Amino acid sequence: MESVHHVSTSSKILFGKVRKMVPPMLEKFHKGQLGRVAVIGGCADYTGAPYFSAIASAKLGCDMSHVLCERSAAPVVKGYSPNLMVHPILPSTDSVKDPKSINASELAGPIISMLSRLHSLVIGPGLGRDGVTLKVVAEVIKEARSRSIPFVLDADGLLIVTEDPDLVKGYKECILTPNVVEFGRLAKALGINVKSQADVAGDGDKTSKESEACEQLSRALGGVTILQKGPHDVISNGVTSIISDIKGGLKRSGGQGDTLTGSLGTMLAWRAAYHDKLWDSGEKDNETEAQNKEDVQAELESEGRRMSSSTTLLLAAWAGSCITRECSRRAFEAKGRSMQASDLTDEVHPSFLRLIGEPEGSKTHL
Ligand SMILES: NC(=O)C1=CN([C@@H]2O[C@H](COP(=O)(O)OP(=O)(O)OC[C@H]3O[C@@H](n4cnc5c(N)ncnc54)[C@H](O)[C@@H]3O)[C@@H](O)[C@H]2O)[C@@H](O)CC1
Ligand SMILES: Nc1ncnc2c1ncn2[C@@H]1O[C@H](COP(=O)(O)OP(=O)(O)OP(=O)(O)O)[C@@H](O)[C@H]1O
Ligand SMILES: [Mg+2]
Repeated sequence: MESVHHVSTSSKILFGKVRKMVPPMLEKFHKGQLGRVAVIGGCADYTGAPYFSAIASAKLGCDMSHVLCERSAAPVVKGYSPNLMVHPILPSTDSVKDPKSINASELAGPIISMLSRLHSLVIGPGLGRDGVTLKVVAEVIKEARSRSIPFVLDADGLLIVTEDPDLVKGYKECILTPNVVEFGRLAKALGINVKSQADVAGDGDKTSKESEACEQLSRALGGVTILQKGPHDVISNGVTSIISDIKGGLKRSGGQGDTLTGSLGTMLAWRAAYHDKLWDSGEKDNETEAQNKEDVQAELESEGRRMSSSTTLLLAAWAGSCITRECSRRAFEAKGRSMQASDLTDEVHPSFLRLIGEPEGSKTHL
């Protein structure tokens, strides 16, 4: 039995639609137009996660990749790559005078003042759990939402939502990327019952059963898009779901989720450029917003009609997942059990070319 919510469009058609959302390489574009992405994360404990995320956004093809991190993490992240712009503006208990009486919105000021220059945010990689930091980031989330800036929430960023789901409830411009453990925490906070492996293995469609909880969680959050990572990734906005099941690698080293969030950051920036009509996609205008699976599927399968924002959000999430899994497959093929997160970084561009390819009109040679 096929789930009533799952899009059944073939991967080939979906990749063709993703390509429509990718800005072509044109001489007329100036620096920044192909995407300004910022990762908010990086603390004394974790410097790899924000680096892997930001470098993935850069390697996928955004023009500018920023990391907004805690003071002590900044020189380390800068040392990994001169390509990233690293700003030590994320406050923590160590950097404020009196951690017990802070003005979080004031402390968030330097980050908030950067928002108008950014197309998308990735909030959470290596953020840590410092109380001051999490309060400040909650203020940034509120402000980004009020300005309709799209963002990805991952890792410790999801903890903020677990504690205060209203921060994102009903926001249609974000993607949550929980792993199994993070999904369980979110589900518990919102009173969703997650099926055990034994329940899932019983009669009926396994994929539908597995994705049921993702759909329920998305509905409990008012239609927020969730990308539930696992043996296959389930993407749902509560009404429509897409499964990403292209082959990944077999090594589960830490940090692969960071390639995912960085890729999503760039996909969200490109999606914004697509909706802003930065280039002529050659498609006819479409004034209606897809409301359900049938509408989404019709937009995905129609030739020459622009996609609406709910369709492009699902598609951007699906594309980020497919690129990451392909990176992991290729890196695993090359490195076997020695594979590390940094091996995925080198595979981002080859994976993009293999799965999506340059859009029509792109000038890749001079
Ligand atoms: N190189 C780095 O700097 C890295 C930093 N990371 C950061 O580390 C922090 C904590 O992230 P964690 O993911 O460890 O979160 P948690 O601290 O919540 O730990 C989750 C735990 O669950 C376990 N787990 C994962 N998948 C599971 C599954 N399918 N079934 C059962 N157990 C499972 C993991 O081994 C891990 O110990 C975050 O800030 C994150 O961004 C990670 O992204 C890994 C790489
Ligand atoms: N069992 C699996 N089989 C195939 N791919 C998987 C499996 N589990 C996770 N993945 C893939 O690995 C990537 C990262 O997912 P994972 O569950 O490891 O996230 P994470 O724990 O948040 O990672 P990180 O260590 O970066 O925090 C995703 O693209 C996901 O599709
Ligand atoms: Mg993670």
